[in-house]
Amino acid sequence: MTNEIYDLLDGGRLLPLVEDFYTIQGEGYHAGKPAYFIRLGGCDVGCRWCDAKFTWNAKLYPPTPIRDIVERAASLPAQAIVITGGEPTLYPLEPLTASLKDRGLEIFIETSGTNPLSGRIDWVCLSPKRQQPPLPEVLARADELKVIIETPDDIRWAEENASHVSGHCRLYLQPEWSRYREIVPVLVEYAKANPRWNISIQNHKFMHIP
Ligand SMILES: C[S@@+](CC[C@H](N)C(=O)[O-])C[C@H]1O[C@@H](n2cnc3c(N)ncnc32)[C@H](O)[C@@H]1O
Ligand SMILES: Nc1nc2[nH]cc(C(=O)O)c2c(=O)[nH]1
Ligand code: SF4
Ligand SMILES: [Mg+2]
Repeated sequence: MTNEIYDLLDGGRLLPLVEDFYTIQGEGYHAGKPAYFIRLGGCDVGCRWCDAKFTWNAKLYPPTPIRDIVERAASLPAQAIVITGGEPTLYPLEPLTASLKDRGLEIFIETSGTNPLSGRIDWVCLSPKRQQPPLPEVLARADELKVIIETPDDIRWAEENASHVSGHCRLYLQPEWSRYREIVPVLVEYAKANPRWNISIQNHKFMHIP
């Protein structure tokens, strides 16, 4: 992220918008709920298996006025908004979230927790990554911990994070998409033996929707 792009953001009134679309939340606690997705460009983590690599270079995406995004979202029957990326915590989210709350919308965020949270967020889905661990303050705020499991060893990383979240935080193990077949049986056995963990499947990929 270059300074020029930060300057262009005007305190969060402009954001590098990759795409926005109305779909069904596919993952985690709110899976199955219609939601308007706002996907921001730029990521400070860089996961090998990321299914949104096209977002990484924020410079490819135009600084977009948040009022345009909010107008589009509010013109639809959506009641919930998912702010994702890329890594949406790279940006000041006060203006966007305040404007969405003014329209009575519920706001969820998908984050790896590498930067402090900003703005008015009703539900925090934290998906921690080993190569850049989450901030303690985001672990404490998480409503949902959703750990991506690529190999059985990643379950230890999931447990390590679970030991730092609050008592109300829901716990999910989500198979890395390309390893689905091998990992699902491992997760089923683990969740049956450790029932505070639930399994999250990327439902939208089976439904062939965004
Ligand atoms: C693309 S990320 C964007 C938000 C944020 N950077 C994060 O990682 O939480 C959205 C969600 O997709 C998950 N994800 C990305 N690639 C995946 C894959 N190949 N298989 C399963 N989940 C994946 C991430 O862990 C995260 O929970
Ligand atoms: N339908 C749908 N649900 C999702 N939940 C989290 C997603 C994301 O990429 O952040 C996502 C996504 O890309 N599509
Ligand atoms: S942190 Fe999220 S957006 Fe960034 S590379 Fe990892 S999965 Fe992709
Ligand atoms: Mg996705």
